[in-house]
Amino acid sequence: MTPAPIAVALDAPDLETAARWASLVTPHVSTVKVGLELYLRYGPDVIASVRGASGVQVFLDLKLHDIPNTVAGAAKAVARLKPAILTVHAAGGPAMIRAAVEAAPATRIAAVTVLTSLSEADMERTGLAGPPGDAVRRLAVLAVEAGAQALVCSPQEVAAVRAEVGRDIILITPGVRPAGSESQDQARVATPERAFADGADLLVIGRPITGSADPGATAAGIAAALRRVSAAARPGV
Ligand SMILES: O=c1ccn([C@@H]2O[C@H](COP(=O)(O)O)[C@@H](O)[C@H]2O)c(=O)[nH]1
Repeated sequence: MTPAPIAVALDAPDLETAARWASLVTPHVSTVKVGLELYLRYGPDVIASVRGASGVQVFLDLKLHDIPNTVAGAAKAVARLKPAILTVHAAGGPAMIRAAVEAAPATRIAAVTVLTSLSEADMERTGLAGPPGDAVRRLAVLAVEAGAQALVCSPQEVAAVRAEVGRDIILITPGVRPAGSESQDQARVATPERAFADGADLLVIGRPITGSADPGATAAGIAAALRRVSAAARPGV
Protein backbone atom coordinates (compact mmCIF):
# COMPACT_ATOMS: atom_id res chain seq x y z
CA MET A 1 0.00 0.00 0.00
CA THR A 2 1.40 3.45 -0.89
CA PRO A 3 2.00 5.52 2.26
CA ALA A 4 -0.56 8.30 2.69
CA PRO A 5 0.40 11.97 2.15
CA ILE A 6 0.67 12.66 5.86
CA ALA A 7 3.58 14.21 7.76
CA VAL A 8 3.44 13.11 11.38
CA ALA A 9 4.73 15.89 13.66
CA LEU A 10 7.20 14.25 16.03
CA ASP A 11 6.89 16.87 18.77
CA ALA A 12 8.34 14.61 21.45
CA PRO A 13 10.16 15.43 24.67
CA ASP A 14 12.94 12.93 23.93
CA LEU A 15 14.60 11.19 21.03
CA GLU A 16 13.54 7.67 22.01
CA THR A 17 9.87 8.65 21.92
CA ALA A 18 10.28 10.40 18.57
CA ALA A 19 12.06 7.41 17.04
CA ARG A 20 9.39 5.05 18.40
CA TRP A 21 6.56 7.16 16.95
CA ALA A 22 8.43 7.31 13.63
CA SER A 23 8.79 3.54 13.44
CA LEU A 24 5.12 3.01 14.35
CA VAL A 25 3.73 5.38 11.71
CA THR A 26 6.15 4.96 8.79
CA PRO A 27 4.42 1.98 7.25
CA HIS A 28 1.34 4.18 6.78
CA VAL A 29 2.57 7.74 6.10
CA SER A 30 4.98 9.29 3.60
CA THR A 31 6.73 11.73 5.92
CA VAL A 32 7.81 12.51 9.46
CA LYS A 33 8.28 16.08 10.65
CA VAL A 34 11.00 17.30 12.98
CA GLY A 35 10.23 20.63 14.61
CA LEU A 36 11.88 23.08 16.94
CA GLU A 37 11.42 21.05 20.14
CA LEU A 38 13.36 18.04 18.90
CA TYR A 39 15.90 19.87 16.75
CA LEU A 40 16.86 22.37 19.43
CA ARG A 41 17.26 19.61 22.01
CA TYR A 42 19.20 17.08 19.94
CA GLY A 43 20.56 18.95 16.90
CA PRO A 44 21.29 17.45 13.49
CA ASP A 45 21.62 13.85 14.78
CA VAL A 46 17.88 13.74 15.25
CA ILE A 47 17.36 13.48 11.50
CA ALA A 48 19.17 10.15 11.17
CA SER A 49 17.41 8.82 14.28
CA VAL A 50 13.91 9.44 12.98
CA ARG A 51 14.74 8.50 9.39
CA GLY A 52 15.81 5.09 10.70
CA ALA A 53 16.10 2.14 8.41
CA SER A 54 12.87 2.95 6.56
CA GLY A 55 14.38 5.96 4.83
CA VAL A 56 11.08 7.84 5.30
CA GLN A 57 10.99 11.39 3.95
CA VAL A 58 11.98 13.95 6.62
CA PHE A 59 10.39 17.40 6.83
CA LEU A 60 12.49 19.85 8.84
CA ASP A 61 10.12 22.47 10.25
CA LEU A 62 12.47 25.16 11.57
CA LYS A 63 10.40 28.12 10.29
CA LEU A 64 13.47 30.23 9.56
CA HIS A 65 12.81 33.97 9.83
CA ASP A 66 15.79 36.37 9.78
CA ILE A 67 17.69 38.58 7.37
CA PRO A 68 18.50 36.94 4.02
CA ASN A 69 22.21 36.39 4.74
CA THR A 70 21.48 34.63 8.04
CA VAL A 71 18.71 32.47 6.56
CA ALA A 72 20.98 31.51 3.65
CA GLY A 73 23.63 30.36 6.13
CA ALA A 74 21.11 28.42 8.21
CA ALA A 75 19.53 26.78 5.15
CA LYS A 76 22.97 25.80 3.85
CA ALA A 77 23.89 24.35 7.25
CA VAL A 78 20.86 22.06 7.36
CA ALA A 79 20.83 21.21 3.62
CA ARG A 80 23.61 18.66 4.26
CA LEU A 81 21.07 16.67 6.33
CA LYS A 82 19.04 16.26 3.12
CA PRO A 83 15.59 17.09 4.49
CA ALA A 84 12.93 16.76 1.79
CA ILE A 85 11.27 19.97 3.01
CA LEU A 86 12.50 22.95 5.05
CA THR A 87 10.21 25.74 6.27
CA VAL A 88 10.78 29.49 6.33
CA HIS A 89 8.28 32.21 7.25
CA ALA A 90 6.82 33.93 4.19
CA ALA A 91 6.67 37.13 6.26
CA GLY A 92 10.49 37.22 6.07
CA GLY A 93 9.99 38.63 2.59
CA PRO A 94 11.02 37.72 -0.95
CA ALA A 95 14.79 38.23 -0.59
CA MET A 96 14.87 35.97 2.47
CA ILE A 97 12.82 33.25 0.75
CA ARG A 98 15.01 33.43 -2.36
CA ALA A 99 18.13 33.18 -0.21
CA ALA A 100 16.84 29.93 1.34
CA VAL A 101 15.90 28.49 -2.05
CA GLU A 102 19.36 29.23 -3.47
CA ALA A 103 21.18 27.92 -0.39
CA ALA A 104 19.38 24.55 -0.33
CA PRO A 105 18.81 23.55 -3.96
CA ALA A 106 18.08 19.87 -3.21
CA THR A 107 15.46 20.66 -0.55
CA ARG A 108 11.94 21.97 -1.11
CA ILE A 109 11.57 25.33 0.60
CA ALA A 110 8.07 25.66 2.07
CA ALA A 111 6.92 29.12 3.07
CA VAL A 112 4.63 29.32 6.10
CA THR A 113 1.92 31.85 5.25
CA VAL A 114 0.01 32.49 8.49
CA LEU A 115 0.39 30.12 11.46
CA THR A 116 -2.65 27.89 11.85
CA SER A 117 -2.79 28.77 15.56
CA LEU A 118 -3.80 32.36 14.74
CA SER A 119 -7.47 33.29 14.65
CA GLU A 120 -8.82 36.25 12.73
CA ALA A 121 -8.79 38.26 16.00
CA ASP A 122 -5.16 37.32 16.71
CA MET A 123 -4.20 38.33 13.19
CA GLU A 124 -5.90 41.69 13.53
CA ARG A 125 -3.81 42.35 16.66
CA THR A 126 -0.62 41.61 14.73
CA GLY A 127 -1.59 44.07 12.00
CA LEU A 128 -3.07 41.55 9.55
CA ALA A 129 -6.64 42.87 9.51
CA GLY A 130 -9.33 41.20 7.43
CA PRO A 131 -10.26 37.62 6.65
CA PRO A 132 -7.30 35.21 7.20
CA GLY A 133 -7.62 34.04 3.60
CA ASP A 134 -6.61 37.47 2.28
CA ALA A 135 -3.26 37.54 4.10
CA VAL A 136 -2.64 33.86 3.37
CA ARG A 137 -3.20 34.35 -0.38
CA ARG A 138 -1.06 37.50 -0.46
CA LEU A 139 1.85 35.76 1.31
CA ALA A 140 1.43 32.65 -0.84
CA VAL A 141 1.81 34.62 -4.06
CA LEU A 142 4.80 36.55 -2.70
CA ALA A 143 6.52 33.30 -1.64
CA VAL A 144 5.94 31.53 -4.94
CA GLU A 145 7.23 34.55 -6.88
CA ALA A 146 10.36 34.36 -4.69
CA GLY A 147 10.91 30.71 -5.64
CA ALA A 148 9.25 28.73 -2.83
CA GLN A 149 8.24 25.30 -4.12
CA ALA A 150 5.77 24.63 -1.30
CA LEU A 151 3.43 26.57 0.98
CA VAL A 152 2.06 25.98 4.45
CA CYS A 153 -1.49 27.19 5.07
CA SER A 154 -4.50 26.01 7.02
CA PRO A 155 -6.93 23.55 5.46
CA GLN A 156 -9.52 26.32 5.55
CA GLU A 157 -7.56 28.27 2.92
CA VAL A 158 -6.12 25.46 0.84
CA ALA A 159 -8.68 25.61 -1.98
CA ALA A 160 -8.27 29.38 -2.38
CA VAL A 161 -4.47 29.10 -2.31
CA ARG A 162 -4.59 26.33 -4.91
CA ALA A 163 -6.69 28.54 -7.18
CA GLU A 164 -4.12 31.30 -6.76
CA VAL A 165 -0.85 29.35 -7.26
CA GLY A 166 -1.82 26.43 -9.52
CA ARG A 167 -1.04 22.70 -9.45
CA ASP A 168 2.76 22.74 -9.36
CA ILE A 169 3.14 24.12 -5.85
CA ILE A 170 3.01 21.63 -2.96
CA LEU A 171 0.37 22.68 -0.43
CA ILE A 172 0.99 21.55 3.13
CA THR A 173 -1.69 21.85 5.80
CA PRO A 174 -1.25 21.63 9.56
CA GLY A 175 -4.35 22.42 11.63
CA VAL A 176 -5.80 19.00 10.82
CA ARG A 177 -8.18 17.48 13.33
CA PRO A 178 -10.19 14.26 12.87
CA ALA A 179 -13.94 14.77 13.43
CA GLY A 180 -14.76 15.00 17.11
CA SER A 181 -11.23 15.74 18.33
CA GLU A 182 -10.15 18.87 20.20
CA SER A 183 -8.56 21.69 18.21
CA GLN A 184 -6.17 22.38 21.17
CA ASP A 185 -4.01 25.43 20.30
CA GLN A 186 -4.95 25.34 16.61
CA ALA A 187 -7.42 27.99 15.46
CA ARG A 188 -8.01 27.37 11.74
CA VAL A 189 -8.74 23.65 11.48
CA ALA A 190 -10.52 21.08 9.34
CA THR A 191 -10.77 17.29 9.16
CA PRO A 192 -8.22 15.23 7.20
CA GLU A 193 -10.89 14.30 4.66
CA ARG A 194 -11.83 17.97 4.09
CA ALA A 195 -8.19 19.11 3.80
CA PHE A 196 -7.41 16.39 1.26
CA ALA A 197 -10.60 16.88 -0.76
CA ASP A 198 -9.89 20.61 -0.92
CA GLY A 199 -6.49 19.99 -2.50
CA ALA A 200 -3.84 19.62 0.20
CA ASP A 201 -0.82 17.60 -0.98
CA LEU A 202 0.56 16.83 2.48
CA LEU A 203 -1.37 16.88 5.77
CA VAL A 204 0.62 17.65 8.92
CA ILE A 205 -0.85 15.79 11.87
CA GLY A 206 0.76 15.61 15.28
CA ARG A 207 -1.07 15.12 18.55
CA PRO A 208 -4.18 13.41 17.14
CA ILE A 209 -1.79 10.60 16.11
CA THR A 210 1.07 10.76 18.61
CA GLY A 211 -1.22 11.41 21.59
CA SER A 212 -3.45 8.45 20.76
CA ALA A 213 -3.19 5.08 22.51
CA ASP A 214 -1.92 3.41 19.33
CA PRO A 215 -0.17 5.89 16.96
CA GLY A 216 0.36 3.22 14.28
CA ALA A 217 -3.33 2.25 14.19
CA THR A 218 -4.47 5.90 14.27
CA ALA A 219 -2.17 6.78 11.37
CA ALA A 220 -3.42 3.73 9.45
CA GLY A 221 -7.04 4.79 10.07
CA ILE A 222 -6.49 8.33 8.78
CA ALA A 223 -4.56 6.96 5.78
CA ALA A 224 -7.52 4.69 4.96
CA ALA A 225 -9.92 7.65 5.22
CA LEU A 226 -7.79 9.60 2.71
CA ARG A 227 -7.80 6.64 0.32
CA ARG A 228 -11.61 6.65 0.47
CA VAL A 229 -11.62 10.36 -0.43
CA SER A 230 -9.33 9.62 -3.39
CA ALA A 231 -11.50 6.74 -4.57
CA ALA A 232 -14.66 8.87 -4.34
CA ALA A 233 -13.04 11.74 -6.25
CA ARG A 234 -11.64 9.44 -8.97
CA PRO A 235 -13.79 6.30 -9.16
CA GLY A 236 -12.24 3.54 -11.24
CA VAL A 237 -8.70 4.94 -11.08
O1 LIG B 1 1.11 27.08 10.64
C1 LIG B 1 1.64 26.09 11.17
C2 LIG B 1 2.91 25.66 10.84
C3 LIG B 1 3.42 24.54 11.45
N1 LIG B 1 2.71 23.87 12.37
C4 LIG B 1 3.33 22.67 12.99
O2 LIG B 1 2.52 21.52 12.68
C5 LIG B 1 2.41 20.66 13.78
C6 LIG B 1 0.96 20.50 14.15
O3 LIG B 1 0.85 19.62 15.24
P1 LIG B 1 -0.56 19.23 15.90
O4 LIG B 1 -0.17 18.46 17.11
O5 LIG B 1 -1.30 18.42 14.87
O6 LIG B 1 -1.27 20.50 16.23
C7 LIG B 1 3.28 21.25 14.89
O7 LIG B 1 4.54 20.60 14.85
C8 LIG B 1 3.44 22.71 14.51
O8 LIG B 1 4.70 23.23 14.89
C9 LIG B 1 1.46 24.29 12.71
O9 LIG B 1 0.78 23.68 13.55
N2 LIG B 1 0.94 25.39 12.08
